[in-house]
Amino acid sequence: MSSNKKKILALGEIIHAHTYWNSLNDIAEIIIPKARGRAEFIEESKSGAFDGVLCAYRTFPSEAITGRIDEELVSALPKSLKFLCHNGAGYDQIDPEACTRHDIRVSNVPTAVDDATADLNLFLIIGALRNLNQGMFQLRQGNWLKDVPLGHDPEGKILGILGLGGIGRTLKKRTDAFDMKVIYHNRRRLSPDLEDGAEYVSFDELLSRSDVISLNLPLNSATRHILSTKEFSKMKDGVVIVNTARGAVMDEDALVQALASGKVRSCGLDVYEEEPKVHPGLLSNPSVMLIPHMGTHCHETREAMECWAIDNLHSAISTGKLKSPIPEQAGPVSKSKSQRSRIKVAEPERNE
Ligand SMILES: O=CC(=O)O
Repeated sequence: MSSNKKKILALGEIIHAHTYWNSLNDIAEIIIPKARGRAEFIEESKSGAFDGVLCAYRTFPSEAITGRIDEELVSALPKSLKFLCHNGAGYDQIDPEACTRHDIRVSNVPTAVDDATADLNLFLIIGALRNLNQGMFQLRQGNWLKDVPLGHDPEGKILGILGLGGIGRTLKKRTDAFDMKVIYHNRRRLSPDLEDGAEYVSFDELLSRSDVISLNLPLNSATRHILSTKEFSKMKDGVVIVNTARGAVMDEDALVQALASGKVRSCGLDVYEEEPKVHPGLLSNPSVMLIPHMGTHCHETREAMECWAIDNLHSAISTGKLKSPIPEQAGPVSKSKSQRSRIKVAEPERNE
């Protein structure tokens, strides 16, 4: 007997929010692909195995099966697919323009990631300023404080936040407790209530005035390598850089050189250009605090993220609209290729 239930393609697992996920069974049939790699996935889709799916849920690790959600992949998916609900704030594994061309609406998970990521961001700022990596490393080698230089206090330092979105603003609240002076740059200035006392500056001014630069902007074609050799040369000598956004917003080779020259004194990184590979020049540098992409690596946050993505599935099925469409598709969406020129700094994550 044929069912009237909608179909959801599950690209990746639910790990925490099982009860909420199971609530989808009342309204939808869940299809789980058998493929273990991209070629198999495309073949499976072309065989008709996913025909009729209205929505897809996806996780970061599902990239190991599907690869990037790009024109080739989207073209192989059934035309019935109208909604792609990504579980994560950053959606650089998805080509929004390809999805728009194929009339697929994409959602991400803003807000739910803000606290956990800002907490880790703050830890990296303090760790990089205070040379905690050297101290911890030497202690485990049995060398109490050997070659551990004195650090610097955060109090009174200028923190430049590149991308004052949800995570950036949450970070600002935390650093206010450390009496840091916050300046920021976004493509457009925020309203005073969102600025919350942060000073809006140009991109170049942020580079030249900051003692600590925090990268909190999404990765896209406009922000890839937004910090490279030229930008490092405009910074203060001994600047500290922290990145919890995406590795590729910074040119890692240029960063390694800037660390070697002392232009960058230390840095705190949660993200890398070619995860899980880490640049050898970073691995070998004791001034660098390295974390393996743990911004949202917490039970509560991961569950909240899954629930948010499931909210998007529910909303798509019951109302035909997503709760948190990605900014590129938030307004009326034109299917023609975007003509937007390359801009200095893209919009940070939304913070609705
Ligand atoms: O990196 C984590 C996310 O984008 O949610």
